Amino acid sequence: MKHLPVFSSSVQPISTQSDKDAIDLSKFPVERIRNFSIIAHIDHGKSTLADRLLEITGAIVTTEKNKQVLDKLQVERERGITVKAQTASLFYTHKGHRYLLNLIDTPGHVDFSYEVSRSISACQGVLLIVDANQGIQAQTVANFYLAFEAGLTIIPVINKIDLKNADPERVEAQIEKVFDIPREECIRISAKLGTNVDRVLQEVVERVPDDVFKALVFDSGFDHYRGVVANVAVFGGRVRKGDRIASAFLGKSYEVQELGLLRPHEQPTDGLYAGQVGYMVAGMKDVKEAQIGDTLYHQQHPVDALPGFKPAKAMVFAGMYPMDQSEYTGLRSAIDKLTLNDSSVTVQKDSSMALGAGWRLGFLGLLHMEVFNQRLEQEYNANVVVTAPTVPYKARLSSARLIKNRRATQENMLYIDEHRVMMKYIFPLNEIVVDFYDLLKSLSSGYASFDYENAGYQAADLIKMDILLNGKSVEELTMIVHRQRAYSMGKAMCERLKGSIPRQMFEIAVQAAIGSKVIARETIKPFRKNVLAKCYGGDITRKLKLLKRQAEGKKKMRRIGNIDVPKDAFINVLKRTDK
Ligand SMILES: Nc1nc2c(ncn2[C@@H]2O[C@H](COP(=O)(O)OP(=O)(O)OP(=O)(O)O)[C@@H](O)[C@H]2O)c(=O)[nH]1
Repeated sequence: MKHLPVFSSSVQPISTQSDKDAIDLSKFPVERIRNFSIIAHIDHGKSTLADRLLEITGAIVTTEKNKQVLDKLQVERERGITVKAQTASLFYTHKGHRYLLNLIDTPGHVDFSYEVSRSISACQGVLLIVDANQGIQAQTVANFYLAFEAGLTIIPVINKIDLKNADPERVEAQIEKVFDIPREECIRISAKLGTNVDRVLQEVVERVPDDVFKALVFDSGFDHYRGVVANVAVFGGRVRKGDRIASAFLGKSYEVQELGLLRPHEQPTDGLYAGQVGYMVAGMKDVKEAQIGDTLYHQQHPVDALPGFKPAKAMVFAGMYPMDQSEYTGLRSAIDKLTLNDSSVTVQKDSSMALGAGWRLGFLGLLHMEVFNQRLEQEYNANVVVTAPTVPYKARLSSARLIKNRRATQENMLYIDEHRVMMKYIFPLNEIVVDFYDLLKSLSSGYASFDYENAGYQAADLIKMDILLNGKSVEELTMIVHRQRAYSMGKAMCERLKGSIPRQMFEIAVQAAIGSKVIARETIKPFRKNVLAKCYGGDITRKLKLLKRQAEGKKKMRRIGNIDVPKDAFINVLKRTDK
């Protein structure tokens, strides 16, 4: 166990209890409640600050193992990013009053801004973290406006002041210029070293206002034993175990069976009070009964529904199919469970000649899609074939008018300071969805950042390009491309496919075609891998083992015609640039 980096004298951590013990709030009389969220551009230090806040309020003890405790999902720890918003309740004493501070950690990547807006609606204030070296970035601006439009108290926090190149004065000037927040309101901290972090808690207590009553469902998940677990923010009054509640959306009523706080693990309590954020189990069998954005109230005291959430709009679509059709039911139940946990994913049944029965799923971005796929594999052991991601189009057939090609058009430009500029463009979504972010990062040596929102449909000169394997069209790789890009993209896709499909016993022609016209071609030479070559005269068990391994390798392939295509090939061919 390490020593805590900072320990505020005003903090009285509650005595250690096992996570599942109920907290008796009468022993820790909370006088006031503050709900706040941490928002920032990716990597500016939200999770690190959240860890420090948990430590100094005694909710966790620092160890190497529990670094970034709010990042619970395996995919979050592996990628070092936050994907789902998480919640923790902190107890804090300030000027003789006991406060309950409900902290909601949020993801920073653009694909997950839906989680940010949900978290924000459960709060009265936000900590807007800005890196003292990088200054204001794209998601700093986007997240600021989410909080600003929701009318929340915004406390700017300049993080990483310990860095050699930190320039807090410059960042404060940016904040004053871009957000119109006086520079004196900024708090300078180092979340890593713990410097000034206790002042952040004091400012939350002093600047974030108290709130009123009603419960908003802002997240929900499914537990095999207890059914639906809804995360709720109580906007007023209180709810206790045994109460009969109703939901505004479906009008159904339920008895509250269990409720409690998230510290960050579930800790049952007798009740949830105005301003608290916690979890609730009320005998709901289907997560659709705990609609995100719904309002819960006491059955005998109906209230006006709270304003819900802007529904998430899927921007990227891909087909998902079981590796083997016998796994269809298992995969369907895995997708169902995962979408219960991430309601921003849309699901429609689909089927394909080559891949059989499956689904067409809609995601907020490519990273969101990869994370969903990775969660299916890691958390549900699913074997999935993912087809090429596409974006939605509106097509007008037999049009008599040729439409002028439209690329990015600049909307406006704002100088944040003498070194930084914020530019707004209208882009075809297809141009930015796959690798634009990576390319932008590498061209600007990591300095440029980007955020996007849907600007609607616009006319463009688009054509359909097919990819053929030995003359057979792979419909999952059929793409709609801009006419001017067709040749270069067709060529690149054929080259990539050639690199992704292992040699087989016969020659394979990989072609890109527009209608009947072939515009690019690569050839994969035949090859026979004799896995037994190494075993000449060897014993039979070793031979069987090698054949079994070869068969398992084949399982990871998808058969198109008589050609085995590895499932990764579908995503690999779409990455247009090398990292
Ligand atoms: N030097 C220094 N590094 C910091 C500080 N705070 C955070 N970092 C580092 O910055 C990196 C990103 O920190 P995180 O806390 O993961 O950032 P985040 O904003 O939560 O990232 P996402 O959850 O992915 O949006 C990590 O390597 C941290 O160790 C700080 O005060 N000083």
